[in-house]
Amino acid sequence: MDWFSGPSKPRFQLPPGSVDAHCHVFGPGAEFPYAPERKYTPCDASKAQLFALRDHLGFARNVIVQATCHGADNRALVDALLHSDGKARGVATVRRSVTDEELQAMHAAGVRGVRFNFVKRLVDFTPKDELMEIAARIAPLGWHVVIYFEAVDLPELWDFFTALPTTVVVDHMGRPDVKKPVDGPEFALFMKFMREHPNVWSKVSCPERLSVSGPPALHGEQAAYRDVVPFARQVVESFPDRVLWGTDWPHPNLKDHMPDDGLLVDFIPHIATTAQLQHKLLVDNPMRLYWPELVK
Ligand SMILES: O=C(O)c1cc(C(=O)O)oc(=O)c1
Repeated sequence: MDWFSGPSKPRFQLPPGSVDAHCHVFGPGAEFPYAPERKYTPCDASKAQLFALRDHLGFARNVIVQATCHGADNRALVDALLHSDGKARGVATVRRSVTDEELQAMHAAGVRGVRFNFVKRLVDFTPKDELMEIAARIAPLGWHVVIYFEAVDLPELWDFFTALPTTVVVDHMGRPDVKKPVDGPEFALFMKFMREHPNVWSKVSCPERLSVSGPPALHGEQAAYRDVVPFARQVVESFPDRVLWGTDWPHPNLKDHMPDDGLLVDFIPHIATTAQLQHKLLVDNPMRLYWPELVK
């Protein structure tokens, strides 16, 4: 599906300096070809379109995350960072064959993390010793590791995740099954993961992916994805200094509907209910992680 064109202006006023801490660029394919090993071919979504969305929604900065359709070819990501006027930082995907010079060049462009993906529909398996080797190499750069996995796989991945030597950022709350109770054992394990490991952060993003009963962020809906709210709210309120939020634009692999990104922004005050929580989620936390040199 193509992303939603002509998103509404959010009613929720983002605090000045807000960061969209999870979004992607796709191609354009003619300039930056998609990876041969990809599991899906997206619509093109260029850096110029991303920066226009940033300005339209009222964000100051972006964190651009390498999407699996580009594999470990980070050229589209790096190109976007270099053209962002310092307003974007990035999370790359690398193989163990990456050289120190390549890591340094990515650092200079604004990369601050690597992404390890465990979602089977998106990537082929990478051995954990290879990932641990990569983590050990990026740690001295001050980078962190972003992990993407499904809630049912957390028990099996626990030992690997808790051995990572860096800050660890979980994509989309570890994809909870929101049909299950928020106080049930599956989400309790995720909460325990964060509680017992102060180096673990979470993106409280992607309600449009996690929601089963909606309603979708379309047609002016101001209370979208109500079934996701208790999960995200619990994470924000329990770990206010370790949460991030992002649009996930241009929303790869959605099958049901494409959200209006303006209405997705209007979802934020349902999960971060005070001005203080909103400021931490949207400004303080992402700045500390991605632009520490600007934080006094
Ligand atoms: O759930 C997904 O399909 C998805 C895919 C990707 C990617 O392909 O990188 O990134 C995301 O954040 C989410």
